[in-house]
Amino acid sequence: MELLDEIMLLHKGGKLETTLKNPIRTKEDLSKVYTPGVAEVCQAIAQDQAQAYELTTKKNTVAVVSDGTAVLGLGDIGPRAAMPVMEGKAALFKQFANVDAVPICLDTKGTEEIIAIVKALAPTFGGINLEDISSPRCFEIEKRLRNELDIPVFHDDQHGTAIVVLAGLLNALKVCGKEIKDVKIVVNGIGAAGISVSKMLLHAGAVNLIGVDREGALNRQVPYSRTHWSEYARMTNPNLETGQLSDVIKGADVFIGVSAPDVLKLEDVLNMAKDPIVFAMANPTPEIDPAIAAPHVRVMATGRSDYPNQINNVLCFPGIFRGALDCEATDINDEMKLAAAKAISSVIDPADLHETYIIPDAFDPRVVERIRIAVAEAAFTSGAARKNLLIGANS
Ligand SMILES: NC(=O)C1=CN([C@@H]2O[C@H](COP(=O)(O)OP(=O)(O)OC[C@H]3O[C@@H](n4cnc5c(N)ncnc54)[C@H](O)[C@@H]3O)[C@@H](O)[C@H]2O)C=CC1
Ligand SMILES: CC(=O)C(=O)O
Ligand SMILES: [Mg+2]
Repeated sequence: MELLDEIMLLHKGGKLETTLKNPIRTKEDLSKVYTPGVAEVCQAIAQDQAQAYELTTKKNTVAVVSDGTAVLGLGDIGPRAAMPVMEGKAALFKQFANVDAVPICLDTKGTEEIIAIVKALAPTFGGINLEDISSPRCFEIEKRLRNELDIPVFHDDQHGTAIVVLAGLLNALKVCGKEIKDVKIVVNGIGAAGISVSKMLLHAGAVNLIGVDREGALNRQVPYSRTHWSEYARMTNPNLETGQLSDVIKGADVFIGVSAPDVLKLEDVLNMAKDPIVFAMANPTPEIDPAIAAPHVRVMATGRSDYPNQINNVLCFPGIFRGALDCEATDINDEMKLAAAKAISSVIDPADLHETYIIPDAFDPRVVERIRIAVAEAAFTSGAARKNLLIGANS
């Protein structure tokens, strides 16, 4: 009860406020920051739109946009109830990467309406972080906004999660002496996070990867009404395995859960291959209680802050936007995502790799800095940067 009281108190009045870079103390100050002085600045931007990056908060500000439909693992709890998570994301942007972020919760689930609203908001921001928008609408919303806007649009639950999973898995496999091309991977929960995680692991060399959702293993021989599942089934499950999680988990080297609480049983873990790796990432309650699973697995990770090996997109989104904003990127593309994953795993010296240290801590200052540099470089070489961060020149 005491902890609950403390948490409620921390949220009283929200977690954010606006502060000023320069104090406004006198009439003279007022005439500079506001009318008439500000008019000169407006005119400069009206004549050269690129000046918005120099003369407004655009350069350092990201919108965190949600419709409240897939909030953590809590489901469709609506825009008001989603706000504490979005304020939290904004707080983490500031804390870890000095990015200013504005939480925006929309009272609509309409794909077209969300696209139109975000497009209308875009001039204010240097980037858009989409958060906790349920699948499959999140795919269309992100795709359209990426195509139609000239600033980065990044669905954190898809790509932030995938980047951190890849970083953690590469290190966990090293600990176990296994290679990604040889292992059997089961991904449970084929929604926003599960699809993006799977695509990234396939891209990194995974072959025997099987996706499982409520109805069991996804298999290309089954016709799905959800087109994103048909596409997914074509890319995965090369041996056409069938059945529920408890069937396909047999002999698996890796379990990745981005689904729901307590769906992985101890018996399932005991049926996995030697030296199993379990990433139980559903929030706030993982797919299996780490206290139950940890004694029986080689590497145990969750999405939570209160256990070792936190596989959570907080390791990615502050740094990837820091890099993208610093080079005034037009997009966050695949090259930048892969660079971010490699940057995160590189923070851990191979000599320090250990079962309970496969992923750096969110508070490790090297994380954001390494991602920033790697992402800005990848943006420049792939043509997504307006500025070359390393020499400060226009591209
Ligand atoms: N640790 C991390 O960094 C992250 C964790 N997550 C967690 O992953 C979960 C899913 O998030 P999203 O992909 O954004 O949601 P989503 O709503 O897009 O997808 C969830 C998927 O899980 C499936 N599912 C639900 N119950 C299931 C069960 N018992 N067995 C198999 N599949 C089941 C749903 O049918 C759906 O396809 C949430 O718990 C979320 O907190 C998501 C993003 C990041
Ligand atoms: C961590 C996160 O973004 C989620 O659970 O939705
Ligand atoms: Mg999320």
